[in-house]
Amino acid sequence: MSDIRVHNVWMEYGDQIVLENIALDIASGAFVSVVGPSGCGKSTFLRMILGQERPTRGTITLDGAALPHEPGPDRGVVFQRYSVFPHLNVLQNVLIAFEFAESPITAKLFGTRKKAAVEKAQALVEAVGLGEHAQKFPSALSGGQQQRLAIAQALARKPKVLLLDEPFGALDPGTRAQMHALIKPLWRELGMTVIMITHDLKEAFGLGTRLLAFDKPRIDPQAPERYGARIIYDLDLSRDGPVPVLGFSRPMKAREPPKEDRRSSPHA
Ligand SMILES: Nc1ncnc2c1ncn2[C@@H]1O[C@H](COP(=O)(O)OP(=O)(O)OP(=O)(O)O)[C@@H](O)[C@H]1O
Repeated sequence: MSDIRVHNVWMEYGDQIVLENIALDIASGAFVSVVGPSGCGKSTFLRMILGQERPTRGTITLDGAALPHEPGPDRGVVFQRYSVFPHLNVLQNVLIAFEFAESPITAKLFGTRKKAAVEKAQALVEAVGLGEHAQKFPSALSGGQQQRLAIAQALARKPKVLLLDEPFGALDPGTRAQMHALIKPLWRELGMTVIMITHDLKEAFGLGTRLLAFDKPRIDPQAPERYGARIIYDLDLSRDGPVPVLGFSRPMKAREPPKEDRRSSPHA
């Protein structure tokens, strides 16, 4: 179970309101695609779920408990830029994730525990399609292979929630399609909740069971920092399967702001 509840969350950097009054529940096992214009606060939202940032107002809970204000093993993350250890080969990169999970202070295992961790790391390396490349260092991998490795590292800790920040943004269309074919069965098999930021609408609709579109519904040209982004569309993609990107088969429904929210921001 990994229900995420976001209660009236605001994020402000000084006078700049980035996100205003975000309220939503994400059911366990959902695959949520997040889209929106550049700079509207999508990564900020993801960093709050990860625990790297604290909302300035409001609360976020995971399975009913307040989210710890630091990243934890229950939340894995993959960024657009590869974040693997360059001095370790593929197998070692995944093995160290298992070692950190089981021995958080020293990241060292011995004897049968080490043997079991190596076997699990090998299986995960195979599962993401890197079996033939297990002894290679990241510098000898293609972009798609490095992202497969980053995904394997994130999965090693069996996160309840996998956060993906434009994970396939730097990949060519063919490799991107291969990554889609990788991530969807992994998500289904592991029963994780996935939240994925993307600028690719086809990817958002094709992978997600739910789509959240962030944008600023109000803009003050004299003070662009006065208003933040909200969720302006919240689409359930789960019932009818993927929706064609061109010519929506169902009307898109804009979110109504909650009643208590129909007021000016405190900076107005
Ligand atoms: N640590 C920070 N300090 C101050 N401002 C920040 C900080 N992090 C983000 N911002 C600002 O918050 C706003 C939202 O940034 P964010 O990276 O969340 O946007 P985004 O929607 O993910 O953009 P993109 O699609 O281009 O990646 C931007 O105006 C950015 O400058």
